[in-house]
Amino acid sequence: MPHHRLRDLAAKYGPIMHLKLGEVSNIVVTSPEIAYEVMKTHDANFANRPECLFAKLFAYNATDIEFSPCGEYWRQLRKICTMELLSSKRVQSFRSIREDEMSKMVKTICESEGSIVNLSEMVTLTTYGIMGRVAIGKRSTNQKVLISTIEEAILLSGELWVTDMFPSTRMIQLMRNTYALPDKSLLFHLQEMIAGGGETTSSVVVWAMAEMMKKHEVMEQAQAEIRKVYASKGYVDESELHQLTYLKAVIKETLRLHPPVPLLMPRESRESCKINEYEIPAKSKVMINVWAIGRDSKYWTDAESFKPERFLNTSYDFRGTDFQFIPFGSGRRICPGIAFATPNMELPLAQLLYHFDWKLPKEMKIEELDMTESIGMSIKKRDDLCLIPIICMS
Ligand code: HEM
Repeated sequence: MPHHRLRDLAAKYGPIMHLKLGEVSNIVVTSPEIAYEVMKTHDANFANRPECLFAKLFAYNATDIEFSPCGEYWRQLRKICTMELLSSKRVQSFRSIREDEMSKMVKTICESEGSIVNLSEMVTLTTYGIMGRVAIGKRSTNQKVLISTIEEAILLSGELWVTDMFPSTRMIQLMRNTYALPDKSLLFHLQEMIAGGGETTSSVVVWAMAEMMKKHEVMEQAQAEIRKVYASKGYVDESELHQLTYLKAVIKETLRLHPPVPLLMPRESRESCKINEYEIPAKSKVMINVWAIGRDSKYWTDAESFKPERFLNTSYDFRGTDFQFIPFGSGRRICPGIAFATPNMELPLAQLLYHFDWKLPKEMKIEELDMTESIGMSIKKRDDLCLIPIICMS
């Protein structure tokens, strides 16, 4: 887990470190103050993404929005994304798709009442169902194959690629050229939207449920709020989500402890600059350990505990201005999918908590509920969350 080891190193060497991996200088940031310097004060300078072989192979020669360098081409893509594909109006237009997929999920869970349900699989299939219908107009007919392919790619994205650490090696240059792919970037944009949106949001839903299983009083409070808000309607839809203040705090707390992209996506400096009295050379790769910042007791009371109420009377938000809490990044490369992600996290949680009470499988104790993370550029709970649903009659 690079973000765990980097936190240990930061505890010894400080919140800004220089780590040389092969030929490449990496700057590792582990404090909100220095994250602010990188993504606010020097935002333009650090808006590039470093070249990497993964992006060449999986992102059609880095022609996608996530990996493309910060130039005119990226600006165009970003504009299409923020003004067209992921705008609030567009996200709103997908409401019936989300509600439809979620009620199918609730129906399937109802059919398994009293027996063990693989909630991780259920939530992931539903989220990908939404992403598929939004991106290509229908659910993939081979949903499970699609998901396992994306999961394999995400696993690879978290690996240290020797080729990226020794970019000058001739053999590697040759390999890169061999792999230069034709422009299929449109295909990749769709794939990117399905993978980026599917993995991250379903990961948050599963972590939130796992944390609430460990802290039942939190689950009960969230259920009480949802059941009260939807009492007169008798079912959950998106129209009242804005009233679910406590559920929103649960989601924020989950993003603080389990940010799906723990080191953000790497940035690269265009020119040399000074940060915290240190000279940062041009073309340094920068990693920002938001996972460690979110668990730092210097900024959070009782930092390792799951306490959604810490977000109730604060104005802390994840839109990139509070640097203690930046699970979506910040600055010009901030995630453009926040508006899209929000109902995709709120609606399934509201559904799962409104319709069901949840129990651990009989022989399992709370302490045995494993919270180990998977490996990759984006991370999720490694072991599937398997629980028993009990239909709530009230
Ligand atoms: C909980 C959900 C999500 C989280 C935590 C998340 C997190 C992130 C992070 C940390 C970055 C890099 C930001 C930076 O470098 O400062 C990013 C970039 C991006 N995300 Fe998300 N994301 C989520 C959901 C989504 C969704 C639903 C979509 C689209 C449907 C999406 C599309 C993108 C794109 C296109 C980029 C690249 C932006 C660029 O490089 O200009 N994300 N995301």
